[in-house]
Amino acid sequence: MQIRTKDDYVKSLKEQGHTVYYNGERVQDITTHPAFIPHINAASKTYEMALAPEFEDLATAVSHLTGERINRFTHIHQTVEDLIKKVQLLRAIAHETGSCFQRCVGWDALNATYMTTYDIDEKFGTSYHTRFTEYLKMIQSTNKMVVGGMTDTKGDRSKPPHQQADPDLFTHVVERREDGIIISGNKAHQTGAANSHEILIMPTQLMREADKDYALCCAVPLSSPGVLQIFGRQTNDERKFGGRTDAGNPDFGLVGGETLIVFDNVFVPWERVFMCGEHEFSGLLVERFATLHRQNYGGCKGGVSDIIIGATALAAEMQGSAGASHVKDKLAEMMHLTETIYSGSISCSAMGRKTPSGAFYPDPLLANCTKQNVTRHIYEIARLAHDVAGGILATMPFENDLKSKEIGKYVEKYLAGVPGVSTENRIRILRLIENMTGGTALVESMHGAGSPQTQKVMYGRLSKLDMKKKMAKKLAGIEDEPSQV
Ligand SMILES: Cc1cc2nc3c(=O)[nH]c(=O)nc-3n(C[C@H](O)[C@H](O)[C@H](O)COP(=O)(O)OP(=O)(O)OC[C@H]3O[C@@H](n4cnc5c(N)ncnc54)[C@H](O)[C@@H]3O)c2cc1C
Repeated sequence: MQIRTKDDYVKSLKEQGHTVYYNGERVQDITTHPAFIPHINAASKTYEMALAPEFEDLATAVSHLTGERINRFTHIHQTVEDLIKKVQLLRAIAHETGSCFQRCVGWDALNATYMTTYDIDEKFGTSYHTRFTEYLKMIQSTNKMVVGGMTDTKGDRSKPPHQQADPDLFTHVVERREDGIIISGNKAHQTGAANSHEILIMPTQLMREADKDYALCCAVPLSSPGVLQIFGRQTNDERKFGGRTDAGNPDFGLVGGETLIVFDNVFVPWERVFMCGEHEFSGLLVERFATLHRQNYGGCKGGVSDIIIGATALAAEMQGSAGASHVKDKLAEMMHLTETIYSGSISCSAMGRKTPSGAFYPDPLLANCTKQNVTRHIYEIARLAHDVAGGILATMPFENDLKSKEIGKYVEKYLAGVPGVSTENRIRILRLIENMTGGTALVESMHGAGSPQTQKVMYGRLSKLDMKKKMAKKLAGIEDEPSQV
């Protein structure tokens, strides 16, 4: 069955019966549980916008495999224009949700695996690419939501997988059988996983010969026996169970509703295995996934920042500070930072190139630079929003205080801003800012798609330091003297 509408999507989640725990208890139906509804709503936008005529060009594409029109979140980029549309689409959906809509991670995993299975087959004569293409056709025709499963919990970070005290701290092959493999381990911080259908597992880092059981790429239905998920605690999770004001962004929540996924001796048939021991390609798969994912961040975070800017401007208007020149300047700075990250995403897309598989790939140096900027600029945007909004962001009373028969009148009276603006509306805007600039939301900008240091490592590899030294020597009139370093 093809998932087209939000109703189709919700029904598919109800029916699949996967194992998800929230706050120590198994959730029977995530589609009716308040902790999950905002994340389901946000992911639903990726289905709904594909059906909206005004978004058809951005939210859908023509499959290069079947010629059918498909949801763009299942498409393999065929041109530079596709790469640019990806970024534009992410910003457009972020305008609707103000939070993570989760589907880009799986999309990046599909593209990275497509490119890399082609290269593995070229070198080793394997048939991973043919297998993967069949899997991709199934995903494109059913429009299922795929989790991009890269990050393992990793235990002791100073040790490779085979030296860990517990072998399951990284996901690995436990047994090879005639009909498939058995895997165990985990994937951490998995965006949208509770409300997805499939996970595409990739190695978390470059693997060496001794870790070849960890050089694993395969697809697993999340309802498979042995797969369970534990939902992560968020900064405002209890507010999802109350009224609408305290939650800040009640319909769409914040970040992607991440889970820890446990694989306890899970069977994967060979047709769903796309790398199994070819450790020479693990680094390339990680690098490609990371580049494709880092490409996104000026798109989605650009869109989310647009809302933070709008909310900050409204907060200033509601409390009478909007005319102050420093407030105007701070808003202009927030706009500058937002367009800076967006232009990074557009530029790495515009400089994209075709890989041997035929799929297009963004410029890796520029994509890394974009994500590095996001780790800084989103914090600065949040800092400026906090500055303009005031200390009330941290000390506002509960929604129930405003509604209280005894004390509501005091909250109404003392939290009032300029005449003509309701106190409740002022609180709502302030709560939206708090929600979008607080703990969980900020950490995603720092670590999602890789911690800042991983981008710096890529600069060392991609930014041609030798060429820069040569240019400097030439201008300084230094003859070809052997380098001292
Ligand atoms: C909201 C959110 C959503 C996410 N979604 C997904 C997802 O959908 N799919 C997915 O696969 N991943 C996802 N991630 C994971 C993300 O990619 C990781 O958080 C990131 O790669 C960092 O890994 P880590 O969290 O294990 O931190 P760590 O790797 O522990 O990093 C913490 C610090 O330790 C440093 N460090 C780590 N190892 C070493 C070492 N060996 N030597 C020196 N320094 C070291 C790092 O540079 C960093 O400064 C998500 C993360 C977040 C926060």
